[in-house]
Amino acid sequence: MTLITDIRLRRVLDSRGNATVEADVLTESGGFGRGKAPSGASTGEYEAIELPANEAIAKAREEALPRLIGEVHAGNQRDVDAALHAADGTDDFSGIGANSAVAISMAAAKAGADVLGAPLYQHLGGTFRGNEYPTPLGNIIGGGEHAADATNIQEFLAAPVGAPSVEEAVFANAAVHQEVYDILADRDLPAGKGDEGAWAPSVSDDEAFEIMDEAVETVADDFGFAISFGLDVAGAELYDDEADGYVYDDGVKSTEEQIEYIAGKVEEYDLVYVEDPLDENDYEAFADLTAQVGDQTLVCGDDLFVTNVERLQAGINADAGNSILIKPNQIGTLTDAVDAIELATASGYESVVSHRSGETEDTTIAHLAVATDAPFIKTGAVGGERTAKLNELIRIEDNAV
Ligand SMILES: O=C(O)[C@@H](CO)OP(=O)(O)O
Ligand SMILES: [Mg+2]
Repeated sequence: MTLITDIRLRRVLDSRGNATVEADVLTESGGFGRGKAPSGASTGEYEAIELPANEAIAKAREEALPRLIGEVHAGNQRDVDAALHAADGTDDFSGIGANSAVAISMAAAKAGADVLGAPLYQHLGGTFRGNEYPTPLGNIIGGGEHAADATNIQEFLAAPVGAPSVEEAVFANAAVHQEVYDILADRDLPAGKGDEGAWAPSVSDDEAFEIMDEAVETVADDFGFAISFGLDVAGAELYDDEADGYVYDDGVKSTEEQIEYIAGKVEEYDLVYVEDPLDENDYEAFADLTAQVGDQTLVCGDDLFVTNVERLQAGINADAGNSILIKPNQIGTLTDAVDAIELATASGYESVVSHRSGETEDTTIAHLAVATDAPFIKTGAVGGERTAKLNELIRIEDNAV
C-alpha cells in the first residue's frame, strides 16, 4: 500500500529568498506527499546541521533514496526516519543535511496520510487526537537576529488566550499586528518588517513592551476576549561570554540581573510565554527563573533544548523550563520531534510547535500541533509563508482538509 516507489528532490526558494529542499514522495498505491525544509537564523548551537541545498540534495540522492525507495513504507514514519538516520550516519544530520532529511520525513508522512485518505493531523496523531487546537502566538514586533536596528528582544508575541476559536485567534493576531502599525504611525515611528513579518521599529525594548500592551488591550476590547502577550528573548543571541552577561543597547545585564529583569516583565505585563530568556548552556539560570515564575508563565526552551530528547531530559532533571519549542528541522525528522513531545508530555512539560524565520508554504507544523494537542503554535501573524499555516489551522478546525 504505502511502499515508497519514488522520491524526487529539488531546490526551491524560502521566504528569505534562500535555496531550500523540497521533497516529493510517491507510493505504490498512488500516494503522494510533498515537504519543504524551513531554515533558522537565530539557530541553536546544538541544532542538527543544514547543508547548502544542492549539497543536501546530492547527498540524500546518493545515501538516502536507495535506503527508502522499494525498501520502506511511507505509512511507517519510524521506519522512514530510521532509514534517514542510517543514510546520514552522524548524530546531527551533517551527512545528508537536516534540510533534506526533514523535507523527506514530512513528505513521507503526507504520502502515508494520502494513501489513508486522512488529513495529515489524523495520520500523525490518530483518531483520539485532533479535537484541541493550539493558540497561535503571533509575531508582532521583532528585532534580534530577525531585523537590524530594532529591539534587542527578538520577538514580541500576541497570545489570544481567550479566543473562542482558532479562526478568531488568527484574526485577533492580525488585528494586533495592524494596531501596532497604527500606534507606530501615531508615534511617527516608521517601520519595516523583519524576517517573520513582525514590525521592526527602531524602539527600545521598554517602548516595545508599552506598544504591545496598548495594542493587545485595544484589540481585546474590540474582539471581546482576553489577549495576552509573550516573548522570544533569544537569550543565547544576547549572551556574550566575554562580557559575561546579556548585551543590550543600554548595557550588559549579569545572569542574575537578566533573571530579575525577565521575572519583572512577567509580573508587570502578565506575560503568558517567555522563550529562551537565558543562554542555551545555562540550565541553572533557566531553573532559577522557572522557580520564580514557572507557575504563572511558560518558560520555553528553544535553543536550550533544540527539540532534542537528551537535552530535554537534562532540563527535566534540572527543573529548567516547563515547556519546549518543537521545530522538526532542528532535530531532522518528525519521529525525533514527536519523541521530544512525548517525553515533554510525560514529564509535565508543554510543547509549542514552531516555524522558522526562513519558511515556505509547507503546512506540516499546523497539522503536527493539532496531532499532538500542543497548547500553542508559534508561526507568525501575517505573510504568505505564515498565513499558509494559520489558514490551514482554520481549515482543520472547519474539518475542511
Ligand atoms: O528563534 C526562534 O524561535 C525561531 C522562530 O521564531 O527563529 P529562527 O528560525 O531564526 O531560529
Ligand atoms: Mg526561539
